[in-house]
Amino acid sequence: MRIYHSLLNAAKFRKVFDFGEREVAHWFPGHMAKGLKQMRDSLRKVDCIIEIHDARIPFSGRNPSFQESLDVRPHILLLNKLDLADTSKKQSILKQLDREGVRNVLFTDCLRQRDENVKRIVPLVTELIGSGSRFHREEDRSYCLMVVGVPNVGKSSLINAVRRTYLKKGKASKVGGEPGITKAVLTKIQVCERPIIYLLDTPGVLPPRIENIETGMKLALCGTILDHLVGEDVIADYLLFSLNRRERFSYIEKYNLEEPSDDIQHVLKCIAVKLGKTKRVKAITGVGNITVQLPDYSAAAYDFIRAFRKGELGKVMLD
Ligand SMILES: Nc1nc2c(ncn2[C@@H]2O[C@H](COP(=O)(O)OP(=O)(O)OP(=O)(O)O)[C@@H](O)[C@H]2O)c(=O)[nH]1
Repeated sequence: MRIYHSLLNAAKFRKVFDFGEREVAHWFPGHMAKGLKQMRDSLRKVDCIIEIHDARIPFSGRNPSFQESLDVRPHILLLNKLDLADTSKKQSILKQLDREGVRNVLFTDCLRQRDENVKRIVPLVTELIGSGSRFHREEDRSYCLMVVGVPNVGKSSLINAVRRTYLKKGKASKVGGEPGITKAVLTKIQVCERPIIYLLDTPGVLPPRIENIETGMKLALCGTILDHLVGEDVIADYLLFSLNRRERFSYIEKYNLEEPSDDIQHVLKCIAVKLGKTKRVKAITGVGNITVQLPDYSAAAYDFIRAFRKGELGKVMLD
């Protein structure tokens, strides 16, 4: 890996991101309020809540409603997509969460065939449920767990991973690359034989009030908000800002840049050239009409964001 001395000149990079006049209010689609209501209505049948969140943002963007209105049951927090997250400071993350009252935290990678932490879920759940009161469900030998989280964090993938681990069965829950795949009413899926455990898949629900624009942008970068609601151009710019701040410079070699840059237009141009993504545009000049090839900035922004989400730009911690 080349060392980029010039970039260590901190003055070269933005220290804060200019969000302009952006508003987060319209990023919360109406159907999410309905999803939350359905979850509250089903709580009677539930023994334990499994909340999944993105391991790249352990402290931001969790939906407070999950704690406020669903926290009458034992609660496990799974920080998923471990394969994409820089968790070198795992212990301090766990300590801070503990200070915030969040215990029972596991880091998972639901796409991995035999993820050790996915295996730990059932023993942990059994222990937590066994040590508390189950109220009117005391007679029922089977356990029902509700899987909650913001969109696209891997709720369906978790259900499939637990089924794979404990039942040796294939997919029961549809996985999608876009937020908002699970919109239907809560589906109950058996994931374990001994003890009999069912999981309730739920639609992803964003916080109704995203605390600030930066949190909104982190959620967008992790793919939990539909890209077009935020704008791919600004997501790409925030990505560049985040990579530079954390000195994650693999984009330089991947896209043949000379050196790091904080100028998104320049970076997108290099990406477009590298990927051969250009557009033919007619231009009217003094000597007549000509056709010129211009970089396709939208296609480049799309590729940049996808590369990040697939982990091709390295593991990061956005919080
Ligand atoms: N890299 C990585 N990707 C994952 C992991 N878990 C899930 N994904 C991917 O994340 C995307 C969303 O996964 P889903 O399981 O559909 O997420 P969801 O939370 O059910 O989504 P909604 O139904 O929109 O709320 C898919 O492209 C999955 O392949 C993981 O541990 N690591």
